[in-house]
Amino acid sequence: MIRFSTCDFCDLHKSNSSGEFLALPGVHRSYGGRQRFAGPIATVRCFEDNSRVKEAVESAGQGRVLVVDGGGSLRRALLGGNLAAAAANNGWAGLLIEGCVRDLAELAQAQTGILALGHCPMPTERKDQGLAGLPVQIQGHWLRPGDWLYADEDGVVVSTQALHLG
Ligand SMILES: O=C([O-])CC(=O)C(=O)O
Repeated sequence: MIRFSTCDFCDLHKSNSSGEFLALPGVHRSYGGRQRFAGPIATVRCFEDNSRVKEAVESAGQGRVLVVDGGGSLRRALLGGNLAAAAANNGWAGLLIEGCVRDLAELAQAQTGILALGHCPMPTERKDQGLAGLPVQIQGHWLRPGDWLYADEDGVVVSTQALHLG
């Protein structure tokens, strides 16, 4: 169990306008078996094609959080039950998807964090499109590979440095 509070982090950093600490607006819904997760960020940029997401979750997560800039599309699900199970099995702490997901009952069983804008039963058609490892823009904020993301019931904060837990 990871013990931290995004609200406590924000209390500590509320005067920090350096751009090194930010809170995302709470527009993402939690679909995964874990509401609370944290780790260094890995990134994917794609649009209605989850080829790069599949590659990522089928590789070793090493406690990282996969942030997927799906362009906000709610027409095609970038993650479903199989990919969520792969993410959990491969050691991904969680995913934050600027896009949508499907197989909600299976996602709720997956022992990983899953935040997404919404859900839709329609899968993507994989055409090997999308990019990994680049900065991504989520809700108007740039998130970069190696930044740290912390998610709990109150929301999501991102910091260029690891934050102290407790
Ligand atoms: O494979 C996909 O595109 C998404 C999905 O349904 C799964 O992960 O089970």
